[in-house]
Amino acid sequence: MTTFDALFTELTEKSRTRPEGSGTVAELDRGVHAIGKKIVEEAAEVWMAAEYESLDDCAMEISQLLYHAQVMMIAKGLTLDDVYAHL
Ligand SMILES: N=c1c2ncn([C@@H]3O[C@H](COP(=O)(O)OP(=O)(O)OP(=O)(O)O)[C@@H](O)[C@H]3O)c2ncn1[C@@H]1O[C@H](COP(=O)(O)O)[C@@H](O)[C@H]1O
Repeated sequence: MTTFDALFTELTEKSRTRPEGSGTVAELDRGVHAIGKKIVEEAAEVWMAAEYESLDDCAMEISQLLYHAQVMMIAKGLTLDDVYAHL
């Protein structure tokens, strides 16, 4: 199982090493505007899953929202501590 912190470490490393075939690298290359659209899309999917789908589907959509939020953090050069400072 991957934790939030472990995923952030993995994505940060991908952004540094840019391995071929990485969806994260491709998303980072599409830029903040495209990443923002994915966040909005995934947020809507979380809402719909919470209202109309199974708990497991809802959990999956939330995991995707967290993933895209992390990609945005990396695109903006934000660290986990930058975000945790506001929790
Ligand atoms: N946890 C995730 C993750 N969650 C969501 N996604 C992306 O978000 C998309 C889900 O969006 P949708 O439901 O809209 O599906 P889709 O319409 O098929 O996606 P798109 O065509 O819009 O890309 C997936 O296709 C993935 O591109 C993720 N992509 C990668 N990870 C993890 O990130 C790590 C690095 O991945 P790579 O950079 O691809 O190596 C690995 O541990 C992966 O498991």
